[in-house]
Amino acid sequence: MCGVLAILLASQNNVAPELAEGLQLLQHRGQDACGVVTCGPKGRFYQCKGNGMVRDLLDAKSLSQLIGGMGVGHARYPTAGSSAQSEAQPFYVNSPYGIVFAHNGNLTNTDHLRYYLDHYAHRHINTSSDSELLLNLLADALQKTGKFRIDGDDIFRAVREVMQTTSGAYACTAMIAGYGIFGFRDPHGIRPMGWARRRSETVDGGWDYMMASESVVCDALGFQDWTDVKPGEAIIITREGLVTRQCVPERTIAPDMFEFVYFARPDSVLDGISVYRSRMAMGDALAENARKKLAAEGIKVDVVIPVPDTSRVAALQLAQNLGVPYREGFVKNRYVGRTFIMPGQELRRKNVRRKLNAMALEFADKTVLIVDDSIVRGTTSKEIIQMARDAGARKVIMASCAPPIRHPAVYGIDMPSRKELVAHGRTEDEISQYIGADLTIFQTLPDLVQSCAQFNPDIQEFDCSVFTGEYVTGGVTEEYLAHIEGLRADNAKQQHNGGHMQPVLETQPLDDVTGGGEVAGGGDVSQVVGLSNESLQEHELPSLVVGLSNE
Ligand SMILES: O=P(O)(O)OC[C@H]1O[C@H](OP(=O)(O)OP(=O)(O)O)[C@H](O)[C@@H]1O
Ligand SMILES: NC(=O)CC[C@H](N)C(=O)O
Ligand SMILES: [Mg+2]
Repeated sequence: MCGVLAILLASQNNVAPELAEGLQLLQHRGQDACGVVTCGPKGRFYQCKGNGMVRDLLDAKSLSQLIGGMGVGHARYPTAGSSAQSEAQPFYVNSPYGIVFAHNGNLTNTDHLRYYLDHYAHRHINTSSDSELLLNLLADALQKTGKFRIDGDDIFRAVREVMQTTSGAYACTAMIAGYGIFGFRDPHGIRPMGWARRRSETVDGGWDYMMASESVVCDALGFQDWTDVKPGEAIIITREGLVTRQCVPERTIAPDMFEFVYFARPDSVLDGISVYRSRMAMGDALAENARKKLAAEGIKVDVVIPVPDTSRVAALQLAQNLGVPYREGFVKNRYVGRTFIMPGQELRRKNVRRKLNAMALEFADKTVLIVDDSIVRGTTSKEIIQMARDAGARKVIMASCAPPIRHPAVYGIDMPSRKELVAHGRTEDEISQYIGADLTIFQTLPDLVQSCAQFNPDIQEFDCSVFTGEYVTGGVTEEYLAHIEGLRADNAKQQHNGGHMQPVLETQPLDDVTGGGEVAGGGDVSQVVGLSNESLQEHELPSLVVGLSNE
């Protein structure tokens, strides 16, 4: 669940510091790697990327070397390929025109795409990242224009071709040397993205534009008029302004429910739904369920305790509804990041202990109701329930704002293995037993959906595949699930990452200057070649089309 970002300033001032600031605000979406690429005078790209957190990698010295008024940024949580430095984003291809690319999401037909790029497009793919495939498909589609200079129509057509050939989830930002930035979102809108603008401080009447995974970036950097990119829509931003186009017919919008449950920041608004309000509603709905279950079991709760950070909003609401005191019984070490998105079970387990400390005075001799947003592998709940007992709790009741997660995620959350999911093949009582609780109370799926849907009547469907096993894009077969399980289960990843194989071309983390010396994409309107009448048919890949019509 990476974070993507792109900014184009009306002026030629360096945009890198703002990109780094924006990425800090998206850090919760990916802690493994990050990067920024800017485009300076003469269409030259400047990049700084690699493994690590934004504040460590993008320091003042690195930022001072990233020149130019437009750029793309990325914060990575790997869901395909490995955690290798070479898979840090944004990615770059020099041909055609010089393209830089950042992707949030996960593709589900990568084998087909890899085959096509190898056998038909003759493009060398240097990593096992699905995002590198996506970039090369885009580059291939642009290459087919055969033009010296491209224009907006060419980009829209290329994006359309990409949408017709890929399956899965993607929200992407990109940049073409000397031309501008652009972005697009998959036809179901599974991953979030929007754009915003602000008046330029230095160019009279000019606008600065940005695109980002979450609206929180827009608030913090002083941008306004946040607008969600529609499913299947692309937007292009140049110094001439912003244009949008629906590239393929909009499918039913089905944003990923897990964004609201866990991933997104509460102060973001995704597809018109305040994440904060949706989490409050989750707490309200869970309170009703909890009231009934506790009454049925004859349990009187003394205190409600959240698992910091994400569950706080819902837990407070739940406590108020139950009329039970809310107490911060677990203190979080602010220097430890999110544990769920850390690679490897041992690391995750150790970090729960490093991150959370139980205060005995809130647990001793009490019946505690601990609230978390979700129970996925059960790593957090197992540890904190033990901590609560060690701190003297008489009874420990666990409550989850999400229903049991029994199915693998394929659209950008790294939980591809059923075996790793605590709820897979277990009843609610068995889950409770496994995590060591006296009772575990789950949200129902209808209540969860209603907690979000009530805030935007236009969205009635969410991607709830991890709860239901129904995948909105289709094409996610048993065979595919077994395949990704083999590739990405914790033990398999250790093997892939453990070899420390270096790719042929390793990217430089700092001060890496790439790109040509000339303005490649556009800028000079007189160089824009007129639209050709070639039909999309010529670009069609019959064996790869995944179900979108060519209209
Ligand atoms: O059952 P598990 O596999 O442990 O996963 C679920 C837990 O992981 C997440 O916390 P995380 O520490 O990542 O982030 P947070 O600080 O935002 O709550 C989530 O909020 C749950 O607490
Ligand atoms: N979490 C994401 O969005 C990951 C993007 C891409 N699949 C990668 O692994 O780099
Ligand atoms: Mg948590």
